[in-house]
Amino acid sequence: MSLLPVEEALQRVLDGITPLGSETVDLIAAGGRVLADDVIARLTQPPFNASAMDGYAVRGDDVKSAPAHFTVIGEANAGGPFNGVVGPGEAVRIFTGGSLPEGADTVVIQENTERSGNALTVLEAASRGANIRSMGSDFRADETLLKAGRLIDASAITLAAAGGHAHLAVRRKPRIAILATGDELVPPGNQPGVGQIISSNPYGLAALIESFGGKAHLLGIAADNMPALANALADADDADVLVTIGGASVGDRDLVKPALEARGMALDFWKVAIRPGKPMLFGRLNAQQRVLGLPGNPLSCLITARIFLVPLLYALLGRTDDPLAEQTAVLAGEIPENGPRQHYMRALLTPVPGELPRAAPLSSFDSAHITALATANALIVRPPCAKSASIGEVVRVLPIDF
Ligand SMILES: Nc1nc2c(c(=O)[nH]1)N[C@H]1C(S)=C(S)[C@@H](COP(=O)(O)OP(=O)(O)OC[C@H]3O[C@@H](n4cnc5c(N)ncnc54)[C@H](O)[C@@H]3O)O[C@H]1N2
Ligand code: MOO
Repeated sequence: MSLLPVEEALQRVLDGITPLGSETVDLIAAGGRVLADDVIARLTQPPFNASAMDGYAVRGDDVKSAPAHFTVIGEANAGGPFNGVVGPGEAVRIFTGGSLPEGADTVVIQENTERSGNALTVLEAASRGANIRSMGSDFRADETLLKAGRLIDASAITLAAAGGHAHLAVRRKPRIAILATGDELVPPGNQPGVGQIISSNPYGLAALIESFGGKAHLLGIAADNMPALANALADADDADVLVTIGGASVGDRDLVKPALEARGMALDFWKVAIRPGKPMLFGRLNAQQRVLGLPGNPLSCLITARIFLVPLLYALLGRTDDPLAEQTAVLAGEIPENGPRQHYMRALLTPVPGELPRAAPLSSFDSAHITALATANALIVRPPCAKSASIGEVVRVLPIDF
């Protein structure tokens, strides 16, 4: 059976996807979520011509040359405007953020003045309009401040709040159910018996899912038999995506595919030209739910999740940016020729000022070895059947932050 190329497999996973519905949350809860609607300014910022400095509001004509003499007629601070009019030879004490009084069009900074009682001397000439933030210079009411599909970060929250919004429409978090399968598995915190190992994958996967905006729901561990699998799969009905771990290969106890098919999954593909991760499968249950069957080896599991599940999460969230894009780097170690599967090799990426970063491949290729993944910060992407590559060659890399 020929293996499906990674790019085609990914296209099939994302085919026909539409973003999930939205919900309204307050600004505190909006951080890290994805904006579902454009944010339109309800207010103008600054709402009035405001002073950018502590100093004196005057008429520009009066400070064309220095020294110039004034009478201080009042004070304007942030939140406390001066209600009179500034005439020729008059100045109003003003503080940063204060509203510029009528008649004034210039602010001279305090450091360039001398004051004695109400008598003020401006020691340096200033140009008209100096030190003023004009009304609406940041944004005006009805302007689009933020576009739907962006990640809501600290600056987006600040802007939305300043624009008059206390709540934002965000995409519902994709619900991802995770089922570990295998007679040999015990949950973390237990002492494994003979032949047993710790079920580590669901926890790493959950962290990955949550860090990319999803909601992980652990379904526990199902034993390698059809009734146990059927029972566990029944708990995944409300998930947007069901992820199974393990049991995806060709062994006698690799029952995940038949168990999913018995539940009504329409298989889209099984086995991809990817290393690690070849035995992964993809299908749909009840038309709505996407199913990713990931391999049990920890590396295979996390890397296939990064390649297939993370873009799926992004599509469900309607994210429009592409922080996941591949980059290029200069190879800092030899790599052998590649086999027929696209190989994602763990590597250490080091920035080099003004040049492409350096990618040093890590030595372990074993898809069950977790330590190398914890050290790596990138994957070198080796296309199927690529020739051996030497130090200095430019290669494709995928930065990873997990
Ligand atoms: N004859 C063949 N054998 C295998 C092939 C093949 O093509 N022909 N493919 C190999 C590849 S590639 C991979 S990857 C593995 C994947 O196998 P499965 O998805 O069926 O995974 P399991 O056999 O269930 O487990 C593999 C390995 O991972 C451990 N595991 C499973 N679940 C977890 C978990 N939740 N946490 C931590 N570790 C887990 C499991 O104990 C096994 O050691 O198949 C090859 N075989
Ligand atoms: O591709 Mo498997 O994922 O080699 O270990």
